[in-house]
Amino acid sequence: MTETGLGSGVPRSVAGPGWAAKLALQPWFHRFCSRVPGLRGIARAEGEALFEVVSGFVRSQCLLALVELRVLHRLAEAPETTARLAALSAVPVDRMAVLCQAGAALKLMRRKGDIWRLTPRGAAFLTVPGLEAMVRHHPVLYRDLADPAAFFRGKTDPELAGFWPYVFGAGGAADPDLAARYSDLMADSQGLVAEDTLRLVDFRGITHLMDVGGGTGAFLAAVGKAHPQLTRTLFDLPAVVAGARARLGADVTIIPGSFRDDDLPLGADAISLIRVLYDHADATVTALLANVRQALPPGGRLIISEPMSGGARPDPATDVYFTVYTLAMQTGRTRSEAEIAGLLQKAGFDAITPAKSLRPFVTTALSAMTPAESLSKLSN
Ligand SMILES: CC(C)=CCC/C(C)=C/CC/C(C)=C/C=C/C(C)=C/C=C/C=C(C)/C=C/C=C(C)/C=C/C=C(C)/C=C/CC(C)(C)O
Ligand SMILES: C[S@@+](CC[C@H](N)C(=O)[O-])C[C@H]1O[C@@H](n2cnc3c(N)ncnc32)[C@H](O)[C@@H]1O
Repeated sequence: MTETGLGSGVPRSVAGPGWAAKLALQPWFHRFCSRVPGLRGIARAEGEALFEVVSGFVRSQCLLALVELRVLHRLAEAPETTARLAALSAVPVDRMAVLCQAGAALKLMRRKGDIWRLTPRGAAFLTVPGLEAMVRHHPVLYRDLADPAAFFRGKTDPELAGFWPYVFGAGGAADPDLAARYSDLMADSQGLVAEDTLRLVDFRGITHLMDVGGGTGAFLAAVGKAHPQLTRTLFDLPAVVAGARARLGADVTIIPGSFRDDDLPLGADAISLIRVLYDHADATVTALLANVRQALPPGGRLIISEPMSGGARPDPATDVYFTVYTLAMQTGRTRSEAEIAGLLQKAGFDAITPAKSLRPFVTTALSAMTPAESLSKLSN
C-alpha cells in the first residue's frame, strides 16, 4: 500500500498524483509560486477556491441564521440599523454586527455606514420559490453530517431518511399531514424545475402527457400554461393527489395509485418522471421503467428531469449537494445522465436524448422513446 492508500492493483500510470499535484505537494513550490508573477495569481485563486471549500459550512450556517432571525425579510421591507435588527431579533448588538457583516460578505446585503440594505442576491434568495423552505430544513442534513467519516462509512442512522416517508412506499405516505408537508415543499421548489424542463424538452408531437409521481400537480400546471392543447393526467400516491385538485383545473385527470404496486394507466403518449428516479434504488427504478414502457404506445415518449451527477466530469453542485442528500435519504441515488441512459436502454427504450442542462443545480433533462411498432413486437 502506498501513502495515498492505492493498492498494488492500480496501474503504474495512474498510481499517484499527476505532475501538477506532485509539485503542489511540495511546500517549497508554494513559496516559489508566491514569488513568480503569473504563477502568483494562479496560486492565489487556488487558495481562494480551497478556502471556499474549507469554510462552506460556516457560510451556510450564516445564511440559516439570517433566515431564522428574519434579517433578510426585514431588509426587504426597509433599510435598518444594526441596533434595530439586533433588538428585533433579540440578538446582542455586537453579535448582530458580526452576522450582518457576514451577510454583506456573502453579498446578500450591503452596508452604508451603519445602515443595512438588501442586495439583488438577497432579494433573489427570498423570491426563488421553495428556496427559503429548503434552507430551513437543512438542519436535518447538517445533523446527519456532524460525523462525516462515520456517515460515509455507513455507520450512522440519518435523520433525513425519516423526513420523506413517502419514499418508502404507499404505506409511508398514508399520513395526510406528512404528505402535505413534503408535497408543499416539492410544489414550491417545482417552479424552476418546470421552467427549465419546459425549455429543454421538445413537446411537439405529444398529445397526452401523464406525470407519474407528479405530486400535487405543479409541473402539470406549468405544462398546461405552456401547452394548453395537451391532455394531462396526474398519477401519484393517494395521500398526495388528495391535495392536487385545488391546484389543477377540472380538465386534468387525477389517478391515485402506486407505481410500485399498480400497472400505470394506459392512454398517454408521453410520460414524465420529474425528480422521481433519484428517490429510489436501481431495482425500483428498473421496475418503474418497465411499468412506464408497458403503459406507453409504440413510439411513446418518456421525459426524465431531475438533478443529475456529472458522472465522469464531477459537477460542483450536484456531486456534492444532491449526491450526499440522496445518500442520507438512504433509498435513492443521484445518477448521472449516462447511468440513467443505461437503465433506459435495459428497459428497452430507444432514441435516448440528453438535453443540455441550463442550471445543473436545478435540473437536467433526458428523453427517450418506446420502440416503434415493428421493433416493439420483435422485443415482446
Ligand atoms: C440592473 C441592475 C443594475 C442590477 C440588477 C442586478 C440583477 C440583474 C440581479 C438579478 C436578480 C435575479 C433575477 C436573480 C435570480 C436568481 C435566481 C433565479 C436564483 C436561483 C437560485 C436557485 C437555487 C439556489 C436553487 C437551489 C435548489 C435547491 C437547494 C434544491 C433542493 C432540492 C431538494 C433537496 C430536493 C429534494 C427532493 C427529494 C427528497 C430528493 O426527493
Ligand atoms: C421528489 S417528489 C417529486 C414530485 C414532483 N414530480 C416534483 O418534481 O415536484 C417524488 C414524488 O414521487 C411520488 N411517489 C413516490 N413513490 C411513489 C409511488 N410508489 N407511486 C406513485 N408516486 C410515488 C411522491 O409521492 C412524490 O410526489
